[in-house]
Amino acid sequence: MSEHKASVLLVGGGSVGAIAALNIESSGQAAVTIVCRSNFQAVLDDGYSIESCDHGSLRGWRPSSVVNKVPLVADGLHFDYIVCVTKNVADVPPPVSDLIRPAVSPGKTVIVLIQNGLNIEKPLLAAFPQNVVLSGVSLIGANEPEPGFVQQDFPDTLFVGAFRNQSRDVADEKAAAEDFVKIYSAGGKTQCSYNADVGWTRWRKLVYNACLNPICAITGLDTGRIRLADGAVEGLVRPAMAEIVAAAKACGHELPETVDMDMIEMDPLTMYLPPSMLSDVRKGNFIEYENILGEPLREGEKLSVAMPTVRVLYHLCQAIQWKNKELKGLVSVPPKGSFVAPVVEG
Ligand SMILES: NC(=O)C1=CN([C@@H]2O[C@H](COP(=O)(O)OP(=O)(O)OC[C@H]3O[C@@H](n4cnc5c(N)ncnc54)[C@H](OP(=O)(O)O)[C@@H]3O)[C@@H](O)[C@H]2O)C=CC1
Ligand SMILES: CC(C)(CO)C(=O)C(=O)O
Repeated sequence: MSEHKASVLLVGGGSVGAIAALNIESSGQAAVTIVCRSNFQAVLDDGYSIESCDHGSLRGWRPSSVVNKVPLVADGLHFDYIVCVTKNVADVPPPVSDLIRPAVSPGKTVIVLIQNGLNIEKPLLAAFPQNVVLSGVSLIGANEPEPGFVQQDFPDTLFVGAFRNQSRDVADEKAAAEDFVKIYSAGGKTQCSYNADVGWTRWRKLVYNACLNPICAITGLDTGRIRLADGAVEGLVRPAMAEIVAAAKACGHELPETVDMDMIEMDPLTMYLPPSMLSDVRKGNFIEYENILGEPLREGEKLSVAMPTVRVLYHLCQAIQWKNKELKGLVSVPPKGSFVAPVVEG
């Protein structure tokens, strides 16, 4: 008799999602249905091509099932886990909660958010108050330069813990997180560990994401070049990082004194890693600036932390997003007026 496999719906088969699906399937303990969008046909026809520092070169790799729509759970269909690995773009519909709603079994499905940013759990806990919602903080340098072609340059390190849901037992939440860690780690190609202090871990990662992501996205420079560029680290990156560290402290999360340099030097300079927000700008995608910059800024300023650099980065990202919204028809501008002075006869 075959062993029971956990059923996993992975929503967002882009770069991090493809590697996550690979880790989960490699366990032999779970079957993944992956939801793809722009790369659906490429992945369906040819599978993923993966060049990975953890997994090596793979051609034509597919998880158990590839679909282009979140399935409706009915007639006995049920997912043990829904792993959300879309970009979490809070100011562009649909919200993640609406996207996954058809597949959520209330009180049963464990929802895992492998996404950057702060307060991303709030809409999920509001929409699914009976479900366990897990945090996945990922350190992985992954990109998808062409549909279905995924490059991973930085080893996948995933920290998983529960976002506190007042209507659930703490022990159940911890057990769900530990079960997911077991599945994700079982293939032996990645580092995935249980993380009790989800808030601390998210703020620590924001020291990178709220600073390097927007600065690289705005300047068009990857994390290697930003370190080489005149004045960028001392004039922009470190002041922004100091503000995030101060906001984290005000929110009760004391980060190590070396956290700024730890984050700046995390990926080797010559990896020339484009943070995910820079990749999005290059592809003309929307950026996750509300969860990555807006939320830490609002939390910090609410507690009277001065965050002038982060505020400027936030508004520059807001303008970049607006430009993209106009290009994609989400906002419209009044027609151009006529400013030519009328010809006066005689
Ligand atoms: N890349 C990295 O190295 C890291 C990324 N992260 C975080 O991980 C998360 C995922 O990032 P990443 O993998 O880089 O992102 P990608 O853009 O590579 O992948 C996201 C995928 O989700 C799909 N998607 C988005 N919205 C929907 C939707 N409504 N329905 C179906 N599919 C959808 C996208 O499709 P489409 O192509 O059509 O847009 C795309 O395939 C983000 O929160 C990011 O910040 C964290 C650590 C590192
Ligand atoms: C830190 C990094 C670069 C990858 O781990 C990331 O989180 C991102 O690209 O958004």
